[in-house]
Amino acid sequence: MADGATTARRSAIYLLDQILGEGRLLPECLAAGALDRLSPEDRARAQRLTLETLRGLERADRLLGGHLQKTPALTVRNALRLGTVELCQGAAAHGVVNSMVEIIGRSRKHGRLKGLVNAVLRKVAAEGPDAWPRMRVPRLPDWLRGPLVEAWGAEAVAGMERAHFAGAPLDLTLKPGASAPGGEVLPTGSIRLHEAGQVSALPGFADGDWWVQDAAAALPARVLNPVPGERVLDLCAAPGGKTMQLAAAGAAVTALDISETRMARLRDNLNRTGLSAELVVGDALEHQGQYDAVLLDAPCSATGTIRRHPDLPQAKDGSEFGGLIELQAQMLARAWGLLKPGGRLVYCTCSLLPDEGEVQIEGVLDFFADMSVDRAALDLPGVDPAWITEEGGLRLRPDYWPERGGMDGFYIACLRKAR
Ligand SMILES: C[S@@+](CC[C@H](N)C(=O)[O-])C[C@H]1O[C@@H](n2cnc3c(N)ncnc32)[C@H](O)[C@@H]1O
Repeated sequence: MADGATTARRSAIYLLDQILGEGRLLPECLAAGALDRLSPEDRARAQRLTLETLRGLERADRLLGGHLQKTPALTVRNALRLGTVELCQGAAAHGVVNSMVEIIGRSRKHGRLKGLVNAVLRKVAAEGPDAWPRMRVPRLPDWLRGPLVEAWGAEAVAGMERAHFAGAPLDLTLKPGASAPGGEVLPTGSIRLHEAGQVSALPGFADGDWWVQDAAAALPARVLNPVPGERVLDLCAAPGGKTMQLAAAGAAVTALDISETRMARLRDNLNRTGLSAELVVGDALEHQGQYDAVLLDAPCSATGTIRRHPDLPQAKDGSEFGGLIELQAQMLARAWGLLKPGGRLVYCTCSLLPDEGEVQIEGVLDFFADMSVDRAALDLPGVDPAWITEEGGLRLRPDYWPERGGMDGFYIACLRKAR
């Protein structure tokens, strides 16, 4: 029987095949049960190996290119990539090489290539670990790099790529009055843990004292700044990070999302934290009502979350983004109709593309005569005035706070409706 490390590696190769071959995102593969048969330790290990291989893919391919005369089938290539990343990050050579030879050797389709895997990984083990730290920081694929360089410049994008390669620490949002399980208090109030381990084992998890939420993702609800008792609609709510912030501030929250399964996670999160909200499973474009404030965290490219989701730029090619941009514009218009006179709408996306942020707000301001941007709402602790954009939104990027470990890319704007 295979040991735990080999089981985790075999699963990581399967996940890499799905992401790089089928264009599926890691969360989709996990939701479809890809790792369900593994022990919790092997599951965590398989996910970690997959993420690290994706982060180091460009370097692994460069190293392997020198040892391969022709490109082998994707599964063999992914075994070599995974082995290369592990070897270059200091794993014991005999364990990695034997494991990869066993995995490929047992494959009916690729078994004859186990000699190649053995020979190539032995060469990588000899020279890879020295070469690795001298190689350039892996770049985003051209389909995403091009538009980002156009929007933010080459230097900023290089900073983003450094942040993507480094990965993300674990950020927590605390329930008011609760204490943190250690960590660093960030200028915006979130708690950052650099070595977190298993989240559910951290002090305060079971008591619902906090929830996991990137520091950037915690800002939209702070910008909305609800007053206790206000009726607030969280229009794309699941899994509920922002719903919990709004409810913890005392707002009467209606949380709406189209996805039943994601809403089940929101319900679990509310139960764990002892917070409450009215839950609606439905389409934001069809919802009726009148609210004091609306938070619209619209579905988007999620290009701001690549530090934690390095699968995204590898699995996608940008071809779906046009439909999302159109949906965001429709949702913005719909959200405006759900707002009482004098009310405020906070629009946000975890995207690095101006088309999903700055450009949406410029467009909607031209359309509604009773709409204005509330710049004062962005005047929050820890928010650098340099992050505020021309049209009055807040642009957050992974290359910000490099000494602290970065933040997710986000765009946030607060819109006021005339009385
Ligand atoms: C960025 S996520 C929301 C994250 C959430 N606000 C949080 O803080 O945890 C976007 C959400 O929009 C939902 N969604 C997509 N299309 C929708 C629609 N037409 N109506 C309502 N929700 C929708 C998705 O199911 C997804 O949960």
